[in-house]
Amino acid sequence: MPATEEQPISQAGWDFITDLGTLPEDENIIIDFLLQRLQRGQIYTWVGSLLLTLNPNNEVSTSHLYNSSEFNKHIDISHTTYEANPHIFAVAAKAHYNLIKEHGQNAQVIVISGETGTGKTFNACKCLEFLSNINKWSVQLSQGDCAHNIMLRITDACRLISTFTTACTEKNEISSRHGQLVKLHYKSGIISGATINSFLLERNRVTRGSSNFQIFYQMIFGMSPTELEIFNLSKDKYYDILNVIDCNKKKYFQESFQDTLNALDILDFKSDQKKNIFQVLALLIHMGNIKFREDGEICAIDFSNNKSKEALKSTCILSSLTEDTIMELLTTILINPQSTWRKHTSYHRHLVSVDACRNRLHSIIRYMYDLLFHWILNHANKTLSLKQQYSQWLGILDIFGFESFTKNGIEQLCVNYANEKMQQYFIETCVENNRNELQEEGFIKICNPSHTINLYKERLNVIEENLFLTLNDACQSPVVIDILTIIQSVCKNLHNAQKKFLSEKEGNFIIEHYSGPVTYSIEDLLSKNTDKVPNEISLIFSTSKNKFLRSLINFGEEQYLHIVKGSITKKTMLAKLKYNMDTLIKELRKCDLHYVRCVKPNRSINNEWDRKNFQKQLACIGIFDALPLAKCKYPIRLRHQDFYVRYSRKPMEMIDLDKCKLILESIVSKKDLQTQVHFGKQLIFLTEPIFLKLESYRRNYRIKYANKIKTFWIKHSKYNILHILFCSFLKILFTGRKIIPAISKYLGTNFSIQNIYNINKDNTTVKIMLESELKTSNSLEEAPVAQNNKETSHLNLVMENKENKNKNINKSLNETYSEYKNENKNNWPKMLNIFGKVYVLKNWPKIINLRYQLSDIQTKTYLKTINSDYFPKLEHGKDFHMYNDMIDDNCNDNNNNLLKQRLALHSSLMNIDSVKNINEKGYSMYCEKDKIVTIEIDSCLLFYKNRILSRRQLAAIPIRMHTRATCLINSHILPRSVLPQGLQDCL
Ligand SMILES: Nc1ncnc2c1ncn2[C@@H]1O[C@H](COP(=O)(O)OP(=O)(O)OP(=O)(O)O)[C@@H](O)[C@H]1O
Repeated sequence: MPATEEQPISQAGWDFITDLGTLPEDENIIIDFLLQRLQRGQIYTWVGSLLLTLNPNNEVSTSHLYNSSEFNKHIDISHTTYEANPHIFAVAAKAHYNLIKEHGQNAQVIVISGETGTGKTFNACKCLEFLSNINKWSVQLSQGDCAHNIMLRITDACRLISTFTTACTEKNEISSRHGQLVKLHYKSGIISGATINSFLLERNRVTRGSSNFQIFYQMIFGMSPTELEIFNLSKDKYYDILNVIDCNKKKYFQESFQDTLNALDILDFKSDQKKNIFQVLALLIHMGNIKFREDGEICAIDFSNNKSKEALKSTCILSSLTEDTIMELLTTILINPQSTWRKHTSYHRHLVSVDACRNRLHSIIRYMYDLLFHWILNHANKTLSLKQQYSQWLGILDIFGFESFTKNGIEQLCVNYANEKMQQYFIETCVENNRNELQEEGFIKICNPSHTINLYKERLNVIEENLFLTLNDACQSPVVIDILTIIQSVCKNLHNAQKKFLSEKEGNFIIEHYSGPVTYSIEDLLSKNTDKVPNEISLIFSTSKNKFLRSLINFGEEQYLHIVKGSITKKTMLAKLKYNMDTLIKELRKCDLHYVRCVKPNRSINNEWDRKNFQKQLACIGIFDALPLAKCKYPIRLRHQDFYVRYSRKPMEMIDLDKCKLILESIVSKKDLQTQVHFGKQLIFLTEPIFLKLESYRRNYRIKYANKIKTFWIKHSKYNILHILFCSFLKILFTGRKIIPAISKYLGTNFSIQNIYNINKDNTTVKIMLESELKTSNSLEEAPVAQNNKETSHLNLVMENKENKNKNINKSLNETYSEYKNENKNNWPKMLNIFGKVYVLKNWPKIINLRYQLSDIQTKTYLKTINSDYFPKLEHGKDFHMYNDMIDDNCNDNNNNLLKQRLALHSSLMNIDSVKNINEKGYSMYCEKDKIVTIEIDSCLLFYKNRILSRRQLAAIPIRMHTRATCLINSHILPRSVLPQGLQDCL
């Protein structure tokens, strides 16, 4: 290694360095450092927050890197002793942590990129494995099986999809020939399903005559001769689309075929569906063997060739179509000047060249394969997503790598364009925006605007606006155009500054990509770009007796081809590619991205490391661009306001930097504050350990208050039972009924007084107090609403723990009743109303009388959610009847006046826009749009949404602990002083 005087770090010291940002910005030093790490088996290195991975290329063993002890190191990154060593697990753990803790966006995506064969798919699988394990770890035992099942399905779906999309190429034996975004759906912090998006499948590979997709070889080697015979296939025959089969891989294909069959089973493919899939694959294999010959002025299927004759026969059997129909489909074009459906105006024109017929055959094969793949993907996605709602997702994006072979066609152009687009996005968002942010915050010196991003933009502009547009126009042209002339004219019309990106040489064109020049052949460029699928396919296959083929064609028309039918009708392969990439980038803009860049150091012929190639790979994936930014040691950045909202205990107020500093000072030591925190103009910069410390503080704080709320709830639930007892008792006093039947009626037939005392283990008694008493009573400390309540009437009900339950209850109730009875003689219903008003309606909204007209379903949902634990037999319309009687039947109030009064109070409380359409007649309403139940309870307005019951104001922010089934629903009755920040905001 070229050691220099100025080199600040000795090689020995390198052992402890895990981030390239710590090294001097010298490309040679960086290469040496990385190669030494590789030889020590350290294939992962940080470049700031970006992970650089080296493909070990069989130089070192890496199995120890993915064992359970390594998994355990990353399982809980919130742990204060956690050290983020560079590892693919660390990236997955961070994305998972951000998602679960709602730090950042609701969608986190791990973007894995690099050249072909550098290890993208390998690392994507490791991410999935890690997330699967962490999921298993985090679910409760009861849910464990279910969580395990879904992960098993996701892994199997990925395996199944990979057999249809991977093929052997010059550089990688199992190269992915499509881009894949696996979206793991999270619900309450647990994976509840997934969807897999596939884009840009290299469907030309099916008819290239080179190595085909794995599924074909798995089928030939994996099926027994008898099974193959069902599809007229044989291991010993030669099939054009499969080219020469590499028999050395026989065992590998046999084993992976079993995995594929298992995956199909796990994903709920029925046996006839599995048979249909293989039948279509066999059909494509046979179709590939059909040959053509010129016959006078027209072209026809070559019957003199036995292979071709046999292939046609098998095609007819497998597709359930006649020979004539197949011949018509392959050798003629349906000319229809008016409409496809008006048969009398259409006629068939014979194709005149063998090439034209072959192209037509190949486009049908490619189309059918594409359809089959998307049908399988669609089925798998249906099984994986289980129609569950989800609000968060974590994605793993594995996009096929940059390619440059000796001969490159439109397939490589597509792959390289996709990489070019992703790279531009990376440079724009990760490098440039980052740099600007750091400059604005005075972190790094303001330098001249970087030209890198402009170079990327300019190059993409040339590719999209000049090359692609011209090629697309040429494909639509009715006259035959010479492709070379087109390319030459495109190159000629470029501005001087653009000429370096696209040039023509010896009948080929060269694009100067971000990772170097690639020469593309113009052979078949237009025909492949047109990729015209004959319109007649649908017409002809819809007459087939094979039900699956018919449904496959329908599927294509209904779902998969909707884009083609829509705004980009008749568009070409390149147009569709651009559309797909634009859509993907648009989606990524809404997500937080975690970048993983893969490289593969190779050895040259003399067994030395190929440093030049390695340096080129590092440059191409933007490592050298990201290096200066990696020197900023604060990966976490929060806007002042966001910081305050997340970590402050107090409600929102005017926020300034000093308030944030105060929070930090109360949690972080002075030394850490100086070395690990930087206060910028708009942002607060934190190191990862400090961020995790803050998070851990926040979590403990929330847990503490969640527990307080739970304790409070448990206590008061008992109080509630006593209230029922109290109401029943009053009713009995005035109606002369016996207590037990009344309570039984109220709570359901199996409920006895014994149950009440069983629940009431703390010997809670009920007492009625005057307001004056109430103010001085210590026992009310835990019933804060009563204290704070402005509308509290002169009576209130409180709870006390006393030794002797039975007598006390009766005594206190009797005493109070007689006291009031004497005073109010004939006016007891009013008094009762006051009791009810104060106690039931203010503090315990769960007891709602029928005047609050919830519809059947709303009431049931409401009751079910709120009361099911306590009133298992409660039914709408029946159980509240008694209370309704007490107010309605006996109340002397003028109902209209009462109504008016209530509405007046009600409107004074109406400050929520989304609940404007309150039902004037009733006292509750359901807002369909926002899914909110509004309940007017006397002068109090309650909102019920997402299992949160809140008062006066809607729950403004989602609070995790508040939405869990085990959490308190009625936490609006806690005093503000003991509520955590989130709940304060909510109530
Ligand atoms: N960390 C690693 N440990 C062991 N083997 C690895 C590692 N990374 C990659 N490989 C091996 O390198 C080979 C190529 O990897 P992979 O197929 O993941 O590349 P890729 O970048 O996805 O290529 P393509 O873009 O062509 O799909 C595989 O055989 C894989 O097993």
